[in-house]
Amino acid sequence: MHYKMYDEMMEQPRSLKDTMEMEKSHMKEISEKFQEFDKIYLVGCGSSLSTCFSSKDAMNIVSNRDLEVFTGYEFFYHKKLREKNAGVILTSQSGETADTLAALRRAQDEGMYTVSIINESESTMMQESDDVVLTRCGRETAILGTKTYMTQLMCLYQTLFTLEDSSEAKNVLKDLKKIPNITQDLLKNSEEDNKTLAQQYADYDIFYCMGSGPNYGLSYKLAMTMFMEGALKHACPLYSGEFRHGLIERVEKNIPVIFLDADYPGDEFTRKSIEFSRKIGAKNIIYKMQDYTDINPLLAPFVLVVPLEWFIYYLAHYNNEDPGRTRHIGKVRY
Ligand SMILES: O=P(O)(O)OC[C@H]1O[C@](O)(CO)[C@@H](O)[C@@H]1O
Repeated sequence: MHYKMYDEMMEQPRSLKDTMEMEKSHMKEISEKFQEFDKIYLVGCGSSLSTCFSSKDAMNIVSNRDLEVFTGYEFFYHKKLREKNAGVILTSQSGETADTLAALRRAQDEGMYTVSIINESESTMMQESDDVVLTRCGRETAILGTKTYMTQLMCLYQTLFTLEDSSEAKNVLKDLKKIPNITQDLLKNSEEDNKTLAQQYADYDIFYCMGSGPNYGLSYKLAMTMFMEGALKHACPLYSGEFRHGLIERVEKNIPVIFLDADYPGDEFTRKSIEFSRKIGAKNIIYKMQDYTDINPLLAPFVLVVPLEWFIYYLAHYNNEDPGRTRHIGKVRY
């Protein structure tokens, strides 16, 4: 058993290093340009939307900047976009997703400056954006997104945190440089445990995924692309604080709930939910960033995604599915 996703996961450290090496000074120029905007829109779909959520929620912890996240068509149909003094960063690994392309064209119609973070140099978004950060991942076939997810997230963090002149932001950028090596270690060290875990959960059909701050974006990716597209399981993402406004009524004995924890202020609610679910007999699966590394907690999505990739990879495998294949997704197929 060896699926293409395996090779693509292994290419994550190299993709991160190559992209940083080739795009770092370009991203600095983009940050300088974005200093002139007092509103920044982040737009993407699926996995590429999740990187926007994580970056915005991480920035919200250290900055007062006005950032807003949209999925492609919500941006496209939004009546009241603030076009004056606004810049748009669009994320798309393919550079062809119809929704994101529509958002790009709408932004340009409104006279907004557009930068796309994409992985395909021949794509339409490459040609039509005002500027492009090209992630150097090589082609990605696994539909749920591994190396393009991480690399795109790195580019967003690098560009956005460079906007801030604070020690907190500098600390994030300093630790961001450690991510390629940490990823390398995690690929080695987190496989076995998550393989075993996946075997235990192979027959479960629904997974709730929750996190606070930047981990919400990862819980979104986990549910929407990793579980639903990769492992073909039902899943639902939520902010930890939302647990007691809905899931609290559905969590019951033997229901699997995945908690992402990085010790953020909002993880107060992650912990309360863990305790509640434990008492009720739910199957708590806890991924805590500090169990893996002690870098800046705002980088938790980079760290926690690797063990989760293994979990999903083997979950699909134990259900006789290829975690990288797609059934219905209507974007450019490779
Ligand atoms: O990043 P792209 O190429 O715009 O693709 C968006 C797509 O990403 C995915 O999350 C995973 O490929 C799909 O849900 C969605 O169609």
